[in-house]
Amino acid sequence: MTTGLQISKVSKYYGEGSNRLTALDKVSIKVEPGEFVALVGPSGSGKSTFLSIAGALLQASEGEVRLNGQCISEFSDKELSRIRLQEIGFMMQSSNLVPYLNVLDQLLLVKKMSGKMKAGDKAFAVKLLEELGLGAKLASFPEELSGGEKQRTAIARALMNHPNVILADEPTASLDTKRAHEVVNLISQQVKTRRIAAIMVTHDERMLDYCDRVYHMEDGKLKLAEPAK
Ligand SMILES: Nc1ncnc2c1ncn2[C@@H]1O[C@H](COP(=O)(O)OP(=O)(O)OP(=O)(O)O)[C@@H](O)[C@H]1O
Repeated sequence: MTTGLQISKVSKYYGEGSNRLTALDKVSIKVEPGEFVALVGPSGSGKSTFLSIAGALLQASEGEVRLNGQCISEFSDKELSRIRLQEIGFMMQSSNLVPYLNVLDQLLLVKKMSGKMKAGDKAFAVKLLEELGLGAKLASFPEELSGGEKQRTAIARALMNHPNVILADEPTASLDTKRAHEVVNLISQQVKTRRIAAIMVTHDERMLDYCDRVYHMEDGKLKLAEPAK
């Protein structure tokens, strides 16, 4: 069985006829469990469209997306929402925490949304938060956290459902250099220990050292970037 994330010849068109815009042009990529891949490219090159398709938020116009062996390209909306909840961890530019929930409850909410809570869920959430250096912040609310702590809470939340895939859209955008390194280092460690396939969109060149491969997106085409000499 194919595991991780496999995208084959995916194209995405917006609009129709003479207004048709090719946002993605036959994009192929394979990310194995435990691999951390970076995606860079200019504004408007198709990065967000790509992440949305990889994350089952948007359907491709052509091509195939396989996630942990399942071909999700032809799934119904209901099946796609199950895949999003059970298989994928999202991390966004801002941490998108719920303002009125404390740190621990941010993680438990994920479980509540995907069905019912099971024995052990709370202990797992506490363990994750402790691993990410937030053991003393379980009862804190987002407004009481620093930018780095908010992003680390978002990482823990993305790991709560044991995802097979992590998709991170500029997770360091709101952080200073030191915090940015901490956060990406943590994502990288988690990807390796938990054997998750991860893709991170970033504008930040300094974060590329943490990644196994760097891809460049331009005009909807994806290319493997040359390794730095
Ligand atoms: N819903 C949409 N309808 C029509 N065109 C769209 C839509 N979403 C994106 N586009 C167009 O598709 C192209 C790719 O956009 P996309 O947002 O994927 O780029 P990006 O690389 O993520 O850009 P940025 O770095 O600025 O976020 C752009 O030309 C954009 O204008």
